[in-house]
Amino acid sequence: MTLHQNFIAGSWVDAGEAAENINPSDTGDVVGRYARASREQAEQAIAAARAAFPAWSRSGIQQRHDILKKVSDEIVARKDELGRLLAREEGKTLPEATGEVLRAAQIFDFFSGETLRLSGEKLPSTRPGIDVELTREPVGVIGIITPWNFPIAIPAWKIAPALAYGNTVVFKPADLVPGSAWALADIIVRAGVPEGVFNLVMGRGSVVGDTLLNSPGVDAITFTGSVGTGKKVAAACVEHMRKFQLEMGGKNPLVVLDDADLDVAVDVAVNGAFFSTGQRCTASSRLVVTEGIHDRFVAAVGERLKALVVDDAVKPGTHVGPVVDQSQLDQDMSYIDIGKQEGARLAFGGDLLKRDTPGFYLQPALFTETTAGMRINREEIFGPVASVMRVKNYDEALAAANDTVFGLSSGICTTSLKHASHFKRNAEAGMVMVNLPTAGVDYHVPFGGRKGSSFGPREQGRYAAEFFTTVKTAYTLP
Ligand SMILES: NC(=O)C1=CN([C@@H]2O[C@H](COP(=O)(O)OP(=O)(O)OC[C@H]3O[C@@H](n4cnc5c(N)ncnc54)[C@H](OP(=O)(O)O)[C@@H]3O)[C@@H](O)[C@H]2O)C=CC1
Ligand SMILES: O=C(O)CCC(=O)C(=O)O
Repeated sequence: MTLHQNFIAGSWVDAGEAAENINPSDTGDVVGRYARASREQAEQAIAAARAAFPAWSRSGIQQRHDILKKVSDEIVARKDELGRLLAREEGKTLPEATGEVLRAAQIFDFFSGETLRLSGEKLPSTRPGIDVELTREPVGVIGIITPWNFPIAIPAWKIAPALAYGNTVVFKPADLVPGSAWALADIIVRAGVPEGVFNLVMGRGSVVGDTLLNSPGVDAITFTGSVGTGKKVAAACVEHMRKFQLEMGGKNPLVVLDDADLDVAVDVAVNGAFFSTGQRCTASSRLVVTEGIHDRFVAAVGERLKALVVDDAVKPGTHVGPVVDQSQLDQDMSYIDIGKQEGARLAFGGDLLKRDTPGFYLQPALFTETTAGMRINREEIFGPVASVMRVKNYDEALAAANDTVFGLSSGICTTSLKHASHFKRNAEAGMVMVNLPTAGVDYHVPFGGRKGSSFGPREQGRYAAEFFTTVKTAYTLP
Protein backbone atom coordinates (compact mmCIF):
# COMPACT_ATOMS: atom_id res chain seq x y z
CA MET A 1 0.00 0.00 0.00
CA THR A 2 1.34 3.47 -0.94
CA LEU A 3 2.83 5.42 1.92
CA HIS A 4 1.44 8.95 2.22
CA GLN A 5 4.44 11.10 3.05
CA ASN A 6 4.95 14.25 5.04
CA PHE A 7 5.63 17.53 3.25
CA ILE A 8 8.63 19.37 4.66
CA ALA A 9 10.63 22.25 3.15
CA GLY A 10 9.04 21.86 -0.26
CA SER A 11 9.46 18.07 -0.61
CA TRP A 12 7.43 14.96 0.15
CA VAL A 13 9.50 12.93 2.61
CA ASP A 14 9.36 9.45 4.11
CA ALA A 15 9.50 8.82 7.82
CA GLY A 16 10.95 5.91 9.72
CA GLU A 17 7.55 5.08 11.13
CA ALA A 18 4.15 4.72 9.47
CA ALA A 19 0.60 4.16 10.72
CA GLU A 20 -2.43 2.47 9.22
CA ASN A 21 -5.59 4.56 9.04
CA ILE A 22 -8.47 2.23 9.98
CA ASN A 23 -12.12 2.65 8.97
CA PRO A 24 -14.24 2.64 12.19
CA SER A 25 -17.25 1.33 10.22
CA ASP A 26 -15.22 -1.67 9.07
CA THR A 27 -12.04 -2.35 10.96
CA GLY A 28 -10.90 -4.70 8.17
CA ASP A 29 -10.73 -1.73 5.80
CA VAL A 30 -7.39 0.11 5.83
CA VAL A 31 -7.97 3.60 4.44
CA GLY A 32 -4.24 4.11 3.84
CA ARG A 33 -0.70 4.16 5.27
CA TYR A 34 0.58 7.46 6.59
CA ALA A 35 4.05 8.56 7.65
CA ARG A 36 4.73 9.47 11.24
CA ALA A 37 7.32 12.23 11.49
CA SER A 38 10.23 12.12 13.93
CA ARG A 39 11.25 14.98 16.21
CA GLU A 40 14.08 15.82 13.78
CA GLN A 41 11.62 16.09 10.90
CA ALA A 42 9.32 18.30 12.96
CA GLU A 43 12.34 20.55 13.68
CA GLN A 44 13.20 20.60 9.95
CA ALA A 45 9.64 21.68 9.17
CA ILE A 46 9.85 24.48 11.73
CA ALA A 47 13.21 25.63 10.32
CA ALA A 48 11.79 25.58 6.78
CA ALA A 49 8.78 27.63 7.88
CA ARG A 50 11.12 30.16 9.56
CA ALA A 51 13.26 30.46 6.46
CA ALA A 52 10.20 30.98 4.25
CA PHE A 53 8.56 33.57 6.51
CA PRO A 54 10.32 36.81 5.43
CA ALA A 55 9.44 36.39 1.75
CA TRP A 56 5.92 35.04 2.34
CA SER A 57 5.06 37.75 4.85
CA ARG A 58 5.85 40.29 2.12
CA SER A 59 4.22 38.33 -0.71
CA GLY A 60 1.56 40.05 -2.80
CA ILE A 61 -2.04 39.72 -1.76
CA GLN A 62 -2.98 38.63 -5.29
CA GLN A 63 -0.65 35.63 -4.99
CA ARG A 64 -2.12 34.63 -1.62
CA HIS A 65 -5.65 35.16 -2.89
CA ASP A 66 -5.07 33.00 -5.96
CA ILE A 67 -3.52 30.12 -4.00
CA LEU A 68 -6.34 30.01 -1.44
CA LYS A 69 -8.99 30.29 -4.16
CA LYS A 70 -7.38 27.43 -6.06
CA VAL A 71 -7.48 25.28 -2.91
CA SER A 72 -11.17 26.07 -2.47
CA ASP A 73 -11.98 25.29 -6.10
CA GLU A 74 -10.24 21.91 -6.02
CA ILE A 75 -11.97 20.90 -2.78
CA VAL A 76 -15.35 21.75 -4.32
CA ALA A 77 -14.52 19.81 -7.49
CA ARG A 78 -13.55 16.74 -5.42
CA LYS A 79 -16.18 17.04 -2.68
CA ASP A 80 -17.69 13.58 -3.21
CA GLU A 81 -14.35 11.76 -3.20
CA LEU A 82 -13.07 13.75 -0.20
CA GLY A 83 -16.37 13.29 1.62
CA ARG A 84 -16.11 9.53 1.17
CA LEU A 85 -12.52 9.55 2.45
CA LEU A 86 -13.56 11.55 5.51
CA ALA A 87 -16.56 9.31 6.24
CA ARG A 88 -14.34 6.25 5.90
CA GLU A 89 -11.64 7.46 8.24
CA GLU A 90 -13.71 9.28 10.89
CA GLY A 91 -17.10 7.58 10.73
CA LYS A 92 -19.44 10.51 10.28
CA THR A 93 -22.12 9.82 7.65
CA LEU A 94 -21.50 10.56 4.00
CA PRO A 95 -23.81 13.64 3.94
CA GLU A 96 -22.17 14.97 7.13
CA ALA A 97 -18.70 14.31 5.74
CA THR A 98 -19.43 15.90 2.36
CA GLY A 99 -20.93 18.88 4.21
CA GLU A 100 -17.72 19.22 6.22
CA VAL A 101 -15.63 19.06 3.04
CA LEU A 102 -17.70 21.82 1.45
CA ARG A 103 -17.32 23.87 4.60
CA ALA A 104 -13.53 23.57 4.25
CA ALA A 105 -13.83 24.86 0.68
CA GLN A 106 -16.01 27.77 1.82
CA ILE A 107 -13.46 28.67 4.48
CA PHE A 108 -10.62 28.79 1.93
CA ASP A 109 -12.83 30.86 -0.34
CA PHE A 110 -13.69 33.26 2.50
CA PHE A 111 -10.05 33.80 3.43
CA SER A 112 -8.98 34.19 -0.19
CA GLY A 113 -11.35 37.19 -0.14
CA GLU A 114 -9.94 38.41 3.17
CA THR A 115 -6.48 38.81 1.60
CA LEU A 116 -7.99 41.57 -0.56
CA ARG A 117 -9.68 43.26 2.38
CA LEU A 118 -6.65 43.69 4.66
CA SER A 119 -6.82 47.17 6.07
CA GLY A 120 -5.34 49.44 8.68
CA GLU A 121 -6.32 52.71 10.31
CA LYS A 122 -4.96 56.21 10.18
CA LEU A 123 -5.74 58.31 13.24
CA PRO A 124 -4.97 61.81 14.46
CA SER A 125 -2.37 61.97 17.21
CA THR A 126 -2.98 63.68 20.53
CA ARG A 127 0.17 65.61 19.61
CA PRO A 128 -0.42 68.14 16.80
CA GLY A 129 1.31 67.47 13.48
CA ILE A 130 1.92 63.76 14.06
CA ASP A 131 0.27 60.93 12.10
CA VAL A 132 -0.64 57.64 13.77
CA GLU A 133 -1.11 54.50 11.67
CA LEU A 134 -2.26 51.07 12.77
CA THR A 135 -1.30 48.14 10.58
CA ARG A 136 -1.64 44.38 10.97
CA GLU A 137 1.38 42.22 10.36
CA PRO A 138 1.69 38.42 10.24
CA VAL A 139 2.83 36.73 13.44
CA GLY A 140 5.42 34.33 11.99
CA VAL A 141 5.57 30.53 12.12
CA ILE A 142 2.22 29.10 13.23
CA GLY A 143 2.07 25.61 14.76
CA ILE A 144 -1.32 24.06 14.02
CA ILE A 145 -2.48 21.08 16.12
CA THR A 146 -5.88 19.57 15.34
CA PRO A 147 -8.20 16.83 16.72
CA TRP A 148 -9.81 13.87 14.96
CA ASN A 149 -13.47 14.87 15.00
CA PHE A 150 -13.39 17.43 12.16
CA PRO A 151 -10.50 16.13 10.04
CA ILE A 152 -10.78 18.76 7.28
CA ALA A 153 -12.87 21.70 8.57
CA ILE A 154 -10.76 22.44 11.65
CA PRO A 155 -7.45 22.27 9.71
CA ALA A 156 -9.06 24.54 7.08
CA TRP A 157 -10.19 27.14 9.59
CA LYS A 158 -6.66 27.37 11.00
CA ILE A 159 -4.52 26.97 7.83
CA ALA A 160 -6.52 29.33 5.58
CA PRO A 161 -6.30 32.42 7.83
CA ALA A 162 -2.69 31.64 8.77
CA LEU A 163 -1.65 31.72 5.10
CA ALA A 164 -4.03 34.54 4.13
CA TYR A 165 -2.47 36.93 6.65
CA GLY A 166 1.10 36.06 5.58
CA ASN A 167 2.19 33.47 8.17
CA THR A 168 3.98 30.22 7.46
CA VAL A 169 2.61 26.94 8.75
CA VAL A 170 3.65 23.69 10.40
CA PHE A 171 0.53 21.53 10.50
CA LYS A 172 0.19 18.47 12.76
CA PRO A 173 -3.14 16.68 12.23
CA ALA A 174 -4.61 14.07 14.58
CA ASP A 175 -2.77 10.77 14.24
CA LEU A 176 -6.09 8.91 14.07
CA VAL A 177 -7.36 10.64 10.90
CA PRO A 178 -4.44 11.68 8.69
CA GLY A 179 -6.26 10.94 5.40
CA SER A 180 -8.27 14.15 4.96
CA ALA A 181 -5.34 16.20 6.28
CA TRP A 182 -2.99 14.62 3.74
CA ALA A 183 -5.47 15.23 0.89
CA LEU A 184 -5.82 18.87 1.97
CA ALA A 185 -2.04 19.26 2.19
CA ASP A 186 -1.63 17.79 -1.29
CA ILE A 187 -4.16 20.30 -2.64
CA ILE A 188 -2.43 23.22 -0.89
CA VAL A 189 0.96 22.14 -2.22
CA ARG A 190 -0.31 21.83 -5.79
CA ALA A 191 -2.02 25.22 -5.51
CA GLY A 192 1.50 26.66 -5.56
CA VAL A 193 2.60 27.63 -2.04
CA PRO A 194 6.30 28.51 -2.16
CA GLU A 195 8.82 26.15 -0.51
CA GLY A 196 8.66 26.11 3.28
CA VAL A 197 5.46 28.17 3.56
CA PHE A 198 3.30 25.15 4.32
CA ASN A 199 4.59 21.98 6.02
CA LEU A 200 2.67 18.83 6.91
CA VAL A 201 4.04 16.76 9.80
CA MET A 202 1.72 13.84 10.49
CA GLY A 203 2.63 11.89 13.57
CA ARG A 204 2.04 11.46 17.27
CA GLY A 205 1.13 14.27 19.63
CA SER A 206 3.77 13.09 22.07
CA VAL A 207 6.45 13.41 19.37
CA VAL A 208 5.48 15.97 16.71
CA GLY A 209 3.07 17.95 18.89
CA ASP A 210 5.54 18.05 21.74
CA THR A 211 8.29 19.28 19.40
CA LEU A 212 6.06 22.13 18.24
CA LEU A 213 5.32 23.07 21.84
CA ASN A 214 8.96 23.13 22.84
CA SER A 215 10.65 24.61 19.80
CA PRO A 216 11.72 28.26 20.05
CA GLY A 217 11.20 28.46 16.28
CA VAL A 218 7.40 28.52 16.60
CA ASP A 219 5.84 31.97 17.08
CA ALA A 220 2.26 30.96 17.84
CA ILE A 221 0.21 27.82 18.35
CA THR A 222 -3.43 27.31 17.50
CA PHE A 223 -4.83 24.17 19.10
CA THR A 224 -8.13 22.31 19.14
CA GLY A 225 -8.48 19.20 21.26
CA SER A 226 -8.92 18.03 24.82
CA VAL A 227 -8.61 20.16 27.93
CA GLY A 228 -5.67 18.07 29.17
CA THR A 229 -3.59 18.67 26.06
CA GLY A 230 -4.75 22.29 25.91
CA LYS A 231 -3.24 22.90 29.34
CA LYS A 232 0.10 21.51 28.12
CA VAL A 233 -0.04 23.81 25.10
CA ALA A 234 -0.76 26.79 27.36
CA ALA A 235 2.07 25.98 29.77
CA ALA A 236 4.60 25.56 26.96
CA CYS A 237 3.49 28.76 25.24
CA VAL A 238 3.78 30.78 28.44
CA GLU A 239 7.29 29.35 28.90
CA HIS A 240 8.23 30.51 25.39
CA MET A 241 6.25 33.79 25.72
CA ARG A 242 4.38 33.10 22.50
CA LYS A 243 0.83 33.66 21.36
CA PHE A 244 -1.65 30.78 21.66
CA GLN A 245 -5.26 29.97 21.03
CA LEU A 246 -7.12 26.98 22.52
CA GLU A 247 -10.46 25.41 21.59
CA MET A 248 -11.26 22.54 23.94
CA GLY A 249 -14.19 20.67 25.39
CA GLY A 250 -17.83 21.39 26.00
CA LYS A 251 -20.78 20.18 28.09
CA ASN A 252 -23.33 22.12 26.15
CA PRO A 253 -26.85 22.54 27.53
CA LEU A 254 -30.03 22.63 25.49
CA VAL A 255 -32.88 24.12 27.51
CA VAL A 256 -36.38 23.04 26.50
CA LEU A 257 -39.17 25.17 27.96
CA ASP A 258 -42.84 24.27 28.40
CA ASP A 259 -43.79 26.67 25.61
CA ALA A 260 -41.40 25.11 23.06
CA ASP A 261 -42.70 23.70 19.79
CA LEU A 262 -42.29 20.00 20.62
CA ASP A 263 -41.36 18.93 17.08
CA VAL A 264 -38.73 21.64 16.82
CA ALA A 265 -37.33 20.76 20.26
CA VAL A 266 -37.06 17.05 19.41
CA ASP A 267 -35.35 17.77 16.06
CA VAL A 268 -32.94 20.19 17.69
CA ALA A 269 -32.12 17.85 20.58
CA VAL A 270 -31.61 14.72 18.47
CA ASN A 271 -29.49 16.55 15.91
CA GLY A 272 -27.44 18.39 18.55
CA ALA A 273 -26.89 15.41 20.83
CA PHE A 274 -26.49 12.46 18.49
CA PHE A 275 -25.61 13.46 14.94
CA SER A 276 -21.94 13.05 14.06
CA THR A 277 -22.17 10.30 16.72
CA GLY A 278 -22.17 13.01 19.41
CA GLN A 279 -18.48 13.55 18.70
CA ARG A 280 -18.66 17.33 18.56
CA CYS A 281 -17.40 19.69 21.20
CA THR A 282 -20.59 21.62 20.49
CA ALA A 283 -22.83 18.57 21.08
CA SER A 284 -25.92 19.08 23.31
CA SER A 285 -24.98 16.55 25.95
CA ARG A 286 -27.25 18.07 28.66
CA LEU A 287 -30.95 18.44 27.90
CA VAL A 288 -32.44 20.70 30.56
CA VAL A 289 -36.22 20.35 30.37
CA THR A 290 -38.98 22.11 32.33
CA GLU A 291 -41.50 19.85 34.02
CA GLY A 292 -44.60 20.75 31.95
CA ILE A 293 -43.09 19.37 28.72
CA HIS A 294 -40.64 16.87 30.23
CA ASP A 295 -42.56 13.60 29.79
CA ARG A 296 -43.82 14.42 26.28
CA PHE A 297 -40.32 15.50 25.26
CA VAL A 298 -38.65 12.36 26.61
CA ALA A 299 -41.24 10.11 24.94
CA ALA A 300 -40.88 11.90 21.60
CA VAL A 301 -37.06 11.83 21.70
CA GLY A 302 -37.23 8.09 22.52
CA GLU A 303 -39.49 7.51 19.49
CA ARG A 304 -37.12 9.47 17.27
CA LEU A 305 -34.11 7.54 18.56
CA LYS A 306 -35.82 4.23 17.74
CA ALA A 307 -36.05 5.38 14.12
CA LEU A 308 -32.37 6.37 13.82
CA VAL A 309 -30.32 4.03 11.66
CA VAL A 310 -26.90 3.36 13.16
CA ASP A 311 -24.72 1.75 10.51
CA ASP A 312 -21.74 2.04 8.16
CA ALA A 313 -20.97 5.73 7.63
CA VAL A 314 -20.97 5.44 3.84
CA LYS A 315 -24.19 3.40 3.54
CA PRO A 316 -27.13 5.39 2.14
CA GLY A 317 -29.75 5.86 4.84
CA THR A 318 -27.37 5.80 7.81
CA HIS A 319 -28.23 8.55 10.32
CA VAL A 320 -25.49 7.85 12.86
CA GLY A 321 -22.12 6.36 12.01
CA PRO A 322 -19.80 4.43 14.32
CA VAL A 323 -17.75 5.76 17.22
CA VAL A 324 -14.30 6.76 16.00
CA ASP A 325 -12.22 3.99 17.63
CA GLN A 326 -12.04 1.42 20.41
CA SER A 327 -10.64 3.82 22.95
CA GLN A 328 -13.46 6.38 22.46
CA LEU A 329 -15.98 3.50 22.54
CA ASP A 330 -14.51 2.32 25.86
CA GLN A 331 -14.86 5.85 27.20
CA ASP A 332 -18.52 6.07 26.07
CA MET A 333 -19.34 2.64 27.60
CA SER A 334 -17.61 3.55 30.81
CA TYR A 335 -19.72 6.74 31.14
CA ILE A 336 -22.88 4.71 30.43
CA ASP A 337 -21.90 2.49 33.40
CA ILE A 338 -21.11 5.52 35.52
CA GLY A 339 -24.54 7.00 34.72
CA LYS A 340 -26.28 3.80 35.81
CA GLN A 341 -24.24 3.62 39.00
CA GLU A 342 -25.04 7.26 39.76
CA GLY A 343 -28.74 6.38 39.68
CA ALA A 344 -29.69 7.89 36.34
CA ARG A 345 -32.28 5.98 34.32
CA LEU A 346 -31.08 4.68 30.97
CA ALA A 347 -34.28 5.43 29.06
CA PHE A 348 -32.97 4.41 25.67
CA GLY A 349 -30.02 2.73 23.96
CA GLY A 350 -26.49 2.31 25.20
CA ASP A 351 -26.00 -1.15 23.65
CA LEU A 352 -23.24 -2.22 21.34
CA LEU A 353 -24.66 -3.07 17.92
CA LYS A 354 -23.59 -5.67 15.35
CA ARG A 355 -23.68 -4.72 11.68
CA ASP A 356 -22.52 -6.39 8.43
CA THR A 357 -18.97 -5.18 9.00
CA PRO A 358 -16.95 -5.15 12.23
CA GLY A 359 -17.13 -1.57 13.52
CA PHE A 360 -17.59 0.50 16.69
CA TYR A 361 -21.39 0.70 16.62
CA LEU A 362 -23.12 2.13 19.68
CA GLN A 363 -26.84 2.72 19.99
CA PRO A 364 -27.42 6.38 20.99
CA ALA A 365 -28.02 6.50 24.74
CA LEU A 366 -30.46 8.75 26.58
CA PHE A 367 -30.39 9.09 30.36
CA THR A 368 -33.29 10.61 32.27
CA GLU A 369 -33.83 11.49 35.95
CA THR A 370 -30.32 12.91 36.12
CA THR A 371 -29.07 15.55 38.52
CA ALA A 372 -26.57 18.37 38.15
CA GLY A 373 -23.88 16.76 40.30
CA MET A 374 -23.65 13.51 38.34
CA ARG A 375 -20.44 12.95 36.42
CA ILE A 376 -22.45 12.33 33.24
CA ASN A 377 -23.66 15.92 33.58
CA ARG A 378 -20.28 17.42 34.44
CA GLU A 379 -17.66 15.64 32.32
CA GLU A 380 -17.39 15.61 28.55
CA ILE A 381 -18.19 12.13 27.20
CA PHE A 382 -17.70 12.96 23.48
CA GLY A 383 -20.03 10.23 22.24
CA PRO A 384 -23.71 9.54 21.45
CA VAL A 385 -24.76 9.85 25.09
CA ALA A 386 -27.05 12.61 26.42
CA SER A 387 -28.80 13.18 29.70
CA VAL A 388 -32.09 14.85 30.52
CA MET A 389 -32.34 16.99 33.64
CA ARG A 390 -35.82 17.93 34.87
CA VAL A 391 -36.21 21.52 36.18
CA LYS A 392 -39.17 23.52 37.50
CA ASN A 393 -39.01 26.69 35.43
CA TYR A 394 -36.93 28.99 33.26
CA ASP A 395 -34.87 30.40 36.14
CA GLU A 396 -33.84 26.91 37.26
CA ALA A 397 -33.13 25.97 33.65
CA LEU A 398 -30.81 28.94 33.12
CA ALA A 399 -28.98 28.22 36.38
CA ALA A 400 -28.55 24.55 35.39
CA ALA A 401 -27.39 25.50 31.89
CA ASN A 402 -24.67 27.74 33.32
CA ASP A 403 -23.65 25.26 36.02
CA THR A 404 -20.60 23.90 34.22
CA VAL A 405 -16.90 24.58 33.92
CA PHE A 406 -17.36 24.76 30.14
CA GLY A 407 -18.90 27.54 28.05
CA LEU A 408 -18.78 26.75 24.36
CA SER A 409 -22.34 26.61 23.06
CA SER A 410 -25.71 26.90 24.78
CA GLY A 411 -29.19 26.48 23.33
CA ILE A 412 -32.83 27.09 24.16
CA CYS A 413 -36.08 25.89 22.56
CA THR A 414 -38.90 28.29 23.31
CA THR A 415 -41.60 30.33 21.60
CA SER A 416 -41.22 33.09 24.19
CA LEU A 417 -39.35 36.14 22.94
CA LYS A 418 -38.87 37.22 26.55
CA HIS A 419 -37.12 34.00 27.55
CA ALA A 420 -35.15 33.75 24.31
CA SER A 421 -33.85 37.30 24.75
CA HIS A 422 -33.03 36.78 28.41
CA PHE A 423 -31.22 33.52 27.61
CA LYS A 424 -29.15 35.11 24.84
CA ARG A 425 -27.97 37.76 27.29
CA ASN A 426 -27.36 35.46 30.26
CA ALA A 427 -26.10 32.14 28.90
CA GLU A 428 -22.43 31.83 29.88
CA ALA A 429 -21.27 30.56 26.50
CA GLY A 430 -19.44 31.82 23.45
CA MET A 431 -22.28 30.79 21.15
CA VAL A 432 -26.02 30.82 21.87
CA MET A 433 -28.68 29.11 19.76
CA VAL A 434 -32.43 29.72 19.85
CA ASN A 435 -34.54 26.89 18.41
CA LEU A 436 -31.38 25.54 16.74
CA PRO A 437 -28.94 22.76 17.67
CA THR A 438 -25.97 23.76 19.80
CA ALA A 439 -23.77 22.23 17.08
CA GLY A 440 -23.49 23.27 13.45
CA VAL A 441 -22.23 26.76 12.85
CA ASP A 442 -21.59 29.21 10.01
CA TYR A 443 -18.07 29.61 8.64
CA HIS A 444 -17.98 33.41 8.35
CA VAL A 445 -18.62 34.41 11.98
CA PRO A 446 -16.61 33.93 15.18
CA PHE A 447 -16.41 30.46 16.73
CA GLY A 448 -15.31 29.86 20.30
CA GLY A 449 -16.30 29.66 23.93
CA ARG A 450 -15.79 30.93 27.45
CA LYS A 451 -14.66 29.48 30.77
CA GLY A 452 -12.86 26.12 30.40
CA SER A 453 -13.79 25.68 26.73
CA SER A 454 -11.57 28.20 25.04
CA PHE A 455 -8.67 30.55 25.50
CA GLY A 456 -7.48 33.41 23.34
CA PRO A 457 -9.03 35.19 20.40
CA ARG A 458 -11.96 33.67 18.48
CA GLU A 459 -11.49 31.53 15.39
CA GLN A 460 -13.14 31.96 11.98
CA GLY A 461 -14.62 34.90 10.14
CA ARG A 462 -12.91 38.29 10.26
CA TYR A 463 -12.15 37.77 13.98
CA ALA A 464 -9.47 35.28 12.92
CA ALA A 465 -7.26 38.29 12.21
CA GLU A 466 -6.94 38.88 15.97
CA PHE A 467 -4.91 35.71 16.37
CA PHE A 468 -3.14 35.45 13.02
CA THR A 469 -1.89 39.04 12.91
CA THR A 470 -0.18 41.40 15.30
CA VAL A 471 -0.97 45.11 15.40
CA LYS A 472 1.72 47.73 14.84
CA THR A 473 1.23 51.37 15.84
CA ALA A 474 3.42 53.76 13.82
CA TYR A 475 3.92 57.47 14.68
CA THR A 476 5.21 59.85 11.98
CA LEU A 477 6.23 63.47 12.20
CA PRO A 478 6.16 64.40 8.48
N1 LIG B 1 -13.69 23.38 21.22
C1 LIG B 1 -13.48 22.85 20.03
O1 LIG B 1 -13.52 23.56 19.04
C2 LIG B 1 -13.23 21.40 19.87
C3 LIG B 1 -12.77 20.62 20.90
N2 LIG B 1 -12.50 19.29 20.73
C4 LIG B 1 -12.10 18.47 21.88
O2 LIG B 1 -11.06 17.57 21.51
C5 LIG B 1 -11.16 16.32 22.19
C6 LIG B 1 -11.09 15.16 21.23
O3 LIG B 1 -10.02 15.31 20.41
P1 LIG B 1 -8.64 14.53 20.63
O4 LIG B 1 -8.03 14.54 19.29
O5 LIG B 1 -8.80 13.24 21.33
O6 LIG B 1 -7.90 15.50 21.66
P2 LIG B 1 -6.36 15.47 22.10
O7 LIG B 1 -6.14 16.63 22.97
O8 LIG B 1 -5.93 14.16 22.57
O9 LIG B 1 -5.62 15.67 20.72
C7 LIG B 1 -5.70 16.86 19.97
C8 LIG B 1 -4.41 17.03 19.20
O10 LIG B 1 -3.34 17.27 20.12
C9 LIG B 1 -2.29 16.34 19.88
N3 LIG B 1 -1.55 16.06 21.10
C10 LIG B 1 -1.76 15.05 22.00
N4 LIG B 1 -0.84 15.11 22.99
C11 LIG B 1 -0.04 16.17 22.72
C12 LIG B 1 1.09 16.74 23.37
N5 LIG B 1 1.59 16.24 24.51
N6 LIG B 1 1.66 17.82 22.83
C13 LIG B 1 1.17 18.36 21.69
N7 LIG B 1 0.13 17.84 21.00
C14 LIG B 1 -0.49 16.77 21.52
C15 LIG B 1 -3.01 15.13 19.33
O11 LIG B 1 -2.11 14.23 18.72
P3 LIG B 1 -2.52 12.68 18.54
O12 LIG B 1 -3.27 12.64 17.30
O13 LIG B 1 -1.24 11.93 18.47
O14 LIG B 1 -3.31 12.31 19.73
C16 LIG B 1 -4.01 15.79 18.40
O15 LIG B 1 -3.41 16.19 17.19
C17 LIG B 1 -12.47 16.38 22.91
O16 LIG B 1 -12.25 16.58 24.26
C18 LIG B 1 -13.20 17.59 22.30
O17 LIG B 1 -14.09 18.23 23.14
C19 LIG B 1 -12.64 18.73 19.52
C20 LIG B 1 -13.07 19.46 18.45
C21 LIG B 1 -13.43 20.84 18.55
O1 LIG C 1 -20.48 22.66 15.48
C1 LIG C 1 -19.76 22.56 14.51
O2 LIG C 1 -20.19 22.71 13.36
C2 LIG C 1 -18.30 22.24 14.61
C3 LIG C 1 -17.72 22.59 15.89
C4 LIG C 1 -16.62 21.71 16.32
O3 LIG C 1 -15.50 21.91 15.98
C5 LIG C 1 -16.98 20.60 17.18
O4 LIG C 1 -18.15 20.51 17.55
O5 LIG C 1 -16.11 19.78 17.51
